[in-house]
This record gives sequence, C-alpha cells and structure tokens, in this order.
Amino acid sequence: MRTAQQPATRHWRHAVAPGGLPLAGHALLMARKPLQFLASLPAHGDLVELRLGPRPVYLPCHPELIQQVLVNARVYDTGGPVKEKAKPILGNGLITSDWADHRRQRRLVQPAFHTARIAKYAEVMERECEAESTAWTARRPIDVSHEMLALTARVTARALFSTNMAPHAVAEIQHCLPIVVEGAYRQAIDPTGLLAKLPLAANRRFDDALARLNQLIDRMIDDYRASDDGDRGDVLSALFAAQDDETGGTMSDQEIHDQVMTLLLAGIETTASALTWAWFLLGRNPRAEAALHAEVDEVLGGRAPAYADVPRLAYTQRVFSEALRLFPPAWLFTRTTTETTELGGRRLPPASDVLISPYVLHRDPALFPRPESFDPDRWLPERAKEVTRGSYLPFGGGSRKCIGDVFGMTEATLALAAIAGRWRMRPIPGTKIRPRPQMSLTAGPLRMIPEPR
Ligand code: HEM
Repeated sequence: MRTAQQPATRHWRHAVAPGGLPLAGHALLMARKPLQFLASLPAHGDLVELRLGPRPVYLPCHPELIQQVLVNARVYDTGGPVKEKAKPILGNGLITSDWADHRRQRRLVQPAFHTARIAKYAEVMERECEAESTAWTARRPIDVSHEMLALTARVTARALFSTNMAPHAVAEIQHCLPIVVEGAYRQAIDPTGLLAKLPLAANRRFDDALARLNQLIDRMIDDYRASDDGDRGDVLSALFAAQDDETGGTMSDQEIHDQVMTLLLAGIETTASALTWAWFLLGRNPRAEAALHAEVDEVLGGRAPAYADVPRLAYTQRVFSEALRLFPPAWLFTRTTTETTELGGRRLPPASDVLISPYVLHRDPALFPRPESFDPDRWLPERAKEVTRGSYLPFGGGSRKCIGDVFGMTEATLALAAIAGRWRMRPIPGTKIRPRPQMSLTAGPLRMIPEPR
C-alpha cells in the first residue's frame, strides 16, 4: 500500500492515457464510458495526461498529488468552461466564486453549518425520516431513487426555510430541481455551448424550472425580510445574521439568493444518490444488512432514531461511508490553474484543467484492497487508520471541502436507521443497475420491495 510520507525527491510516474484519437483525443472514451476509462488510468501513472478535443487535461491519480491540488486553492482555482456554464444557474455562490471571494463567502456561510445549528436541522431530519419510513405499504414495490430524492428534498427545503410556506417550497423544489440538475449537466458536457440556445422542449422545461426556483428563493427572502421573527433556526436565518469577522460585512439579498440556490443544487441529489446506493448494496449483502438491523434494533429498540442516537449508530455510518466510497456522488470535479505551476514534476501552464475523481481514487486496488467489495468494516477505527491519508475524498478536501458534510452524514444516518428499523428492503430479482455518471453518480430508477421486519 502507498504511504503518504514520500521522500521529497520521489519520482512521479507520468503517462499519456492510451487510446487517444487524432482530433477528439479521449473525448469519445470520456463520453461513452467515463468511469471505466478513468478508473483504468492509475495503472499507467501517478499523473496522467488526456486530451478532451485539443486541450490537454491532467488527472492526478496519487493521493499526494491530489492533496497538492486541493490545498493550493489559489493556484488550482475552480474555473474553466464548466464553471462559466454554471454561473447563469448558480450565480456567484460558494461553488462558482473565485479563490479570493470564496474565502469571504465561506466565512459568511460557515456559521449556518455550525454543530449547534445542525442539531436544530436534525429535528427536521428526524421528522421527515420518520414520515418516510411510515409512508410505504408492505410488499408494494417502490422506486428507491425517487423516494430518497423526495426525502432529501423535503429535509433540505425545510432546513433552509422553516416558514409556513415550507410545503409550497417542498413541492416546487421536488418538481424543479431534477429538471434543473439534468439540464445543468447537459449544458456542462456540451462542448459547443450551443445546445442551451436551441428551441428544444428540454430547454424550455429547464428555463421554466430554473425561473420557478429563482422565484421561490426570492419569495422566501422577501418573506423573511417582511417578518420580524428573528432567528427561526433555519439556514436562511443564519445567512441573514452572518457577519464577516474580518470586515464586518454581511450578505446582500442577491448573495443570499445565490448561496441558497447553491445549497439546493449541491445538497439534495448528492445525499439521495448515496442513500440509494446504500440500499442497493445492502440488498446484495445480507451479512451487512443483518449487521445494520442488529445495530438499529439494539440502539433504538423499536423507536424512531433521534439526533442523540447518531454517535451510537456506528455501523449505520460505516454503511454510508462505504457506499460513498464505492459510488461517490461527486465522482468528478475540476480545477483550473491560475498561473504556471508544477505538479508531480510536470510543468502546467496557466489555464490547465485538472480533474479530481474520487471514484478513481476509491477504486484503486493500491489504496483499497479488494476495492469492488462492499465492506463497511473498512471504516472500523482500527482498520480506518490503515487507509492512506488523502485517499478517501467523498466530500473533497482543502478550503472548498463540502460545507454540508456533517449535514449529509447526519441526514443519511437518520434515514438509514429510521427505514431499517421498520423495513427490510428486498431487491427485485433480475434488476440491473448501472452507475450513471451525471451531475451526481446516480443509480437511475431502483425498484425494491419493502418488507416489514
Ligand atoms: C453525501 C452527500 C454529499 C456529498 C458526497 C457531497 C460532496 C461534495 C464535494 C466533493 C464537494 C467539493 C467539490 C469541489 O471541491 O469542487 C462539495 C462541495 C459543496 N457541498 Fe457537498 N456533498 C454532499 C452533501 C451536501 C449537503 C447536504 C450540502 C448542503 C446542505 C452540500 C453543500 C455543498 C456546498 C455549498 C459545496 C461548495 C463548498 C465550497 O466550495 O465552499 N453538500 N460537496
């Protein structure tokens, strides 16, 4: 296994990805089978160069090189064509802001994710997870993907806006978000940039859904301004109250709007996808499923889970961590160099694109023995300390590490425990699932049968 501590003089292996075509480079391989193609690259080198059309892009495959990219956020900034296409959707929030402004924004948004506030959001999670787990009919098949998306949309919407407009917000978000996520992804991978301008029905649906989400957020902001409730304990209140320690500045309504849109797009589908994969994996691994049931029965004794139970639901958390390893929702993200720099002994000119793929890292046999096997006990404390530092990155790393990591882990732990307390999720024989590498690494529809326990 690789060690994080390497001598300063270490020799990094560079490679050009095989299979490139004269003009398209590796664009076709990336379009057809991105997961298989990317996961084959660490065998060739620590830093692999590929070409998407005429542009070279770099995939660091060694955890140490990936850390260098993630911690040096000034030189490896978010940028490039993907970010430019995201701006009309997300505005200028945490995901789209440049390095310098990101630091200010992060200082302002971070308090909304403070532990004390997560405890408050957990009340929403408890209620919604309980409602989800009591809504199903015994032995009537459900689409797990659909249910998990509906659940995380309700949790996130109600944690963001705890007003009496919440039911309306939930319905709007559930309708609009999947359309916006799908459209944003289509635009992100369109190399011509022309697709979004064509008079297609899909584009009209996307424009309509985005306009409705924007209106919803504006209404929530107006409603907050018009009332004098003070701190409602929701994310929106924390964003209004935020004051920058360094400058004393606060956020304008437009800035708050952009942060809310960013949180909706970053927080709902990611958590839902990982939960769906967790159910899929449990359905194929009866021993892990039995261990989950045993823990939930012991800790909860038949009652619904509460925030205070989360630390004792250790196996449940390991199940989710392992689902995040095998199917990291953020399977690929990018950085762009702002100046000439050197990575693994290779000179990168300004505006070089660097790909970070947790999926590739998490399935590298040099980092995770038997990477394909679902083994939640990899994350037992005594075994987890053997895992090479920097090789597990479901939430990214450095100053742009996911701000919702604790929120997402808490929500997923409560959801798994609430549902596993009541139901055994039986797979439907013959169901075939292939990971869909889109904005998140989704499973697509996944039908399973809830059987009372
Ligand atoms: C299991 C669920 C989740 C996963 C796997 C996940 C993954 C990630 C990753 C990998 C990044 C870093 C991307 C990069 O470096 O370019 C990120 C950023 C972010 N995530 Fe999450 N996320 C999850 C849940 C959430 C939730 C629940 C929220 C909010 C409620 C959220 C909000 C954000 C935001 C705002 C950012 C940008 C942070 C910044 O740049 O400062 N995420 N997420």
